[in-house]
Amino acid sequence: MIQIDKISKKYKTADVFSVSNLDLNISENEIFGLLGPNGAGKTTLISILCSLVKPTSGTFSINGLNYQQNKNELKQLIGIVPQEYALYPTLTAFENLKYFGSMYGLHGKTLKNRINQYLEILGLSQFANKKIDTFSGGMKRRINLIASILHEPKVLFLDEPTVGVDVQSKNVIIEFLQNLNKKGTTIIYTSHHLNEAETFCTRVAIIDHGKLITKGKPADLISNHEGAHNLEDVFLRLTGKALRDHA
Ligand SMILES: Nc1ncnc2c1ncn2[C@@H]1O[C@H](COP(=O)(O)OP(=O)(O)OP(=O)(O)O)[C@@H](O)[C@H]1O
Repeated sequence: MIQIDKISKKYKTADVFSVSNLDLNISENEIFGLLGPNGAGKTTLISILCSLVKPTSGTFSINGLNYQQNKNELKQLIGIVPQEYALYPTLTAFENLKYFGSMYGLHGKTLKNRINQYLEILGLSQFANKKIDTFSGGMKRRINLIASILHEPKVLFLDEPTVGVDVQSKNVIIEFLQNLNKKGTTIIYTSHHLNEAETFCTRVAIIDHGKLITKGKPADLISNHEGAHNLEDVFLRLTGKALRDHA
């Protein structure tokens, strides 16, 4: 489904590579977790796969479509839930979603029905006509999520979709994503919530300093590391306990 072939990225202003010679294959219908400490290169890798950032070298394809030769087809195939809210604060939830849906060529009844359907599933119907700047963090995250899937993409990329939300919102988001996956959407997501990733993901990759450290099913990674009780134990063992502060 997704074939990543020796992808590297060095930003113009950076001294080191943010992603380095990374190979990865993700199969159709997986829920794949990209894990790693702050600055590991997760957002950079996702941004490359969404064609928002150009790799310095290497190549990738999604569903057999090469990123250089099939830009427009790829755009329709994927959905992106960015880390930052990409919403207009002074527009209502419905107006925001109408705008994002129209960017993917949706309009009229189809668009209206899809917006209402997803607002309902994510528990936001009664807030459809309220302005986004009155919404809590968890509500904004859910609107952000709807905005990215109105065109019903085959592949959905999410950058920390459950950061800063309460447990209730988190559960609704995870359950929603599991249902999307059951209906055939391949999911690639980044997270620092290792407990969440352990149960949510079919496979994970741990990356650090732009390099792939390991990959596999959470249960296999845990059983392959003697004394590890959970994914966090594996993660700390492979990436160390040192803080990753930089300015
Ligand atoms: N636009 C940019 N210009 C220069 N350097 C960048 C840029 N974006 C990211 N970097 C650097 O690339 C490295 C990887 O950053 P990235 O945001 O991909 O990591 P991450 O794993 O997503 O981190 P976090 O968990 O903190 O979101 C970091 O050292 C970061 O400072």
